[in-house]
Amino acid sequence: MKNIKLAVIPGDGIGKEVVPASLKVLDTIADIHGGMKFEYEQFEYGCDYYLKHGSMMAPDGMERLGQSDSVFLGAVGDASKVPDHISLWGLLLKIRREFELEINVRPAKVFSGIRSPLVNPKDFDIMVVRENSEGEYSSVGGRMYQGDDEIAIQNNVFSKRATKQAMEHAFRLAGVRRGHVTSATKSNGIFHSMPFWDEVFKETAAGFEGIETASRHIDALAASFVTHPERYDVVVASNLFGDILTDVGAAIMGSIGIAPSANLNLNGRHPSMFEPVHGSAPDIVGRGIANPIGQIWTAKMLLDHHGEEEMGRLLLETMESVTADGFLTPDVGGTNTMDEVTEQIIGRLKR
Ligand SMILES: NC(=O)c1ccc[n+]([C@@H]2O[C@H](COP(=O)([O-])OP(=O)(O)OC[C@H]3O[C@@H](n4cnc5c(N)ncnc54)[C@H](O)[C@@H]3O)[C@@H](O)[C@H]2O)c1
Ligand SMILES: O=C(O)C[C@@H](O)C(=O)O
Ligand SMILES: [K+]
Ligand SMILES: [Mn+2]
Repeated sequence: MKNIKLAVIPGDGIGKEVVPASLKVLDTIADIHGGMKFEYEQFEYGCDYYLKHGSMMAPDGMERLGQSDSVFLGAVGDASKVPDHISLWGLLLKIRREFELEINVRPAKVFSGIRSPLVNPKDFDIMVVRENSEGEYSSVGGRMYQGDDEIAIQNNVFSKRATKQAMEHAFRLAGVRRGHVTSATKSNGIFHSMPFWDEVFKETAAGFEGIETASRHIDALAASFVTHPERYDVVVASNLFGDILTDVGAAIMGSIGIAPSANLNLNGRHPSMFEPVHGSAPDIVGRGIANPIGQIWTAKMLLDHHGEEEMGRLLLETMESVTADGFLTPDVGGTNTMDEVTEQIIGRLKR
């Protein structure tokens, strides 16, 4: 029996709704497989934990999460309780940093039965590789002076190692997809880091024969995701550019509620982490209408990561058959609840 130990962090808001729903789906997958079992350890880390304990996770939190095979996370953040930069840096970004989850892979594709807001979405299928450890998300900087004289300095950090690593990952992915990598740059306006980014991209490309490349400024690229998403195969982007681009990717799919992501550890020293692109959605929390597809598609990426591609494929196909038959939550124009969509997925998996 293959046993996969998952550290489960529902987190805040709708994370506490879509994560339990997804665990039921994972259990169904395990039953169908017959030779695989998921073992869950639940962690109540999040903003409520912060209000009680003064920190987003326990002092031994990282050590305990580190004993799992993968982390399965919902969403972090409730600004009514804890400022967003405190909650994110205390949990989500802390895990990304300390577990060296330096790559964040986020697909965006036409999803059966979910209407894209684009008039003509063609058949786009994009994989964004987001550098996940540095770039614009750096803790280097500070604030000084007060009142009208106050200044804030935020330094971007781009290392050749992490930049190249993200790009190499993108090229490897393109090699098993449609053979094209687009680099998201902004070397017209960002004077130091983006010309550096372009140089590393050229250097990396030289090591991958047969892969076509393009370089686009992030502003034009974001617009082009809306006008011509079918042009892109793999896109590699810095931390912030990748963050924004993947919300655009989610939007053109039809909802941020369906976009998944995999935060990958490449050196084998720590577990990887799987979480949807969306946040805690405080505006719809508690109403039972959160779209579970983002979290369940995230579970598909987790299955792939653990070598269960066949189960992963089955799960994605099943999700798409459910949405194609019109079982949709309100964010994608339907009237179904989260439970109804989840039950459809589980019921069809069992068949
Ligand atoms: N990775 C993460 O954990 C993560 C990601 C983004 C935002 N956040 C945090 O979440 C909080 C809210 O952030 P935000 O409002 O900018 O982004 P959000 O993704 O939570 O919500 C944006 C919009 O999308 C909708 N939405 C999101 N997920 C949905 C789903 N599954 N089904 C249906 N609709 C869904 C919301 O209702 C909202 O209208 C903040 O505290 C923020 O810091 C966390
Ligand atoms: O990385 C972030 O800024 C948090 C969230 O917006 C995300 O996309 O995971
Ligand atoms: K999330
Ligand atoms: Mn984001």
